[in-house]
Amino acid sequence: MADFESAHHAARARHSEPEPTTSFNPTPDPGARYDKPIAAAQEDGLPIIDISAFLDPFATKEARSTTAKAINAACINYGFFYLTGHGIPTSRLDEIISLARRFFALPLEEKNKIKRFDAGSAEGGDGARGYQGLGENVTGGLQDMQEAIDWYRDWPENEREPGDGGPGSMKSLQGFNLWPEQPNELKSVYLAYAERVKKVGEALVHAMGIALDLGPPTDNANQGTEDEEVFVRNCDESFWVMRMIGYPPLTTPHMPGTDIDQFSCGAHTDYGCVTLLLTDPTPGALQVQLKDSTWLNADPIPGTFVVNIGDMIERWTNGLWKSTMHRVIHRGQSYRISVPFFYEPNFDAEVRPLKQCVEVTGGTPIHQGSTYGEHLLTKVFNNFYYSKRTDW
Ligand SMILES: N=C(N)NCCCC[C@H](N)C(=O)O
Ligand SMILES: O=C(O)CCC(=O)C(=O)O
Ligand SMILES: [Fe+2]
Repeated sequence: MADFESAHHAARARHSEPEPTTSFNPTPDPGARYDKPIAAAQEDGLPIIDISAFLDPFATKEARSTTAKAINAACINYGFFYLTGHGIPTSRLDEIISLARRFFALPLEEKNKIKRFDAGSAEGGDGARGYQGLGENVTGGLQDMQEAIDWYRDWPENEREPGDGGPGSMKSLQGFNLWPEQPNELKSVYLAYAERVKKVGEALVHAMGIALDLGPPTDNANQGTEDEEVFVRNCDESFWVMRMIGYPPLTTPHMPGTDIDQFSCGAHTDYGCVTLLLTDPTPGALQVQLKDSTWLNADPIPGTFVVNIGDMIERWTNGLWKSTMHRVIHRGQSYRISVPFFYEPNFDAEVRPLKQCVEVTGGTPIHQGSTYGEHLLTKVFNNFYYSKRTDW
């Protein structure tokens, strides 16, 4: 592929054409809306939610109901909140960040030993898993100034489709995870971490079902209605993603009113249920778009996760809860690390608006429904810069 700078400019030129939009999950339009004032999360009050009542089997109904109400308000107003009470020790979180930092500091040659390859390529990649160098990730047609590794839930070998597939085909994502040799403890620490965070994700979607007041499982009599365990059921084989990201300082950071338009991660929504984001202490990098379209800095609070909901929760709730647009502009001088864990539905989960949510949002479904896997494949295919693509 072309080096980062020239590839970046090619992507930018293409961007002068308007982006296609749909009513559901519109493609972000960099260039518009970005010149609004930016507030700080703490002043504006991104809520802080304690999830411990849903991790403690002996918690009272009242304690859970208080948490559920707070989640409902946060999801209606922001689609974003800070999460405490998750039970993962701060020392464990710090270790996750420092192992990532050590990996990204390695020579490129070492990092490329676990490189991501396109599905159907001669190298036999699955188009998704592995190391992605600077300029390889694309958001809204622009290259993101970041490097990363993605790991996904295992795809059992005996369930892989035969043949070569190709980018966007069902063969995509059906590969195996690639783990770096160095730091040598990274794999075991990250796998143990994934198990812990997954349980927090499970507790969160359980709480969300209760927050929507869908009723207990025995009430599931009328056609099309669902009960409070709908998310738990559809995530019991969660096709989760763990992503480790390194952000060098931007050389020409996005500047409203000029054509300088470099992002660490362009504006996007996440794809599934809930993202549990762990970052280093760098402030002023992650920004969340508010309902009035202004941007809010969601600076890290030590020991907490920044949580946001994804497209599948928006679809299930018929837009009552929004998968909120967010972006990263890292103007500081440090090398920033973040490790999002995406707790998602099962790959084959059928996701369509819940009848109860359609009713409270005016009666019209925002989407006819599809599987989470179909949504994910479309997203992943559009996330990478393909040097051989000629259609852009
Ligand atoms: N699974 C998730 N959310 N991964 C991170 C998404 C980063 C934005 C992506 N390039 C996009 O354009 O969607
Ligand atoms: O690095 C961050 O703060 C956010 C990254 C993000 O939004 C993503 O990878 O989906
Ligand atoms: Fe995101």
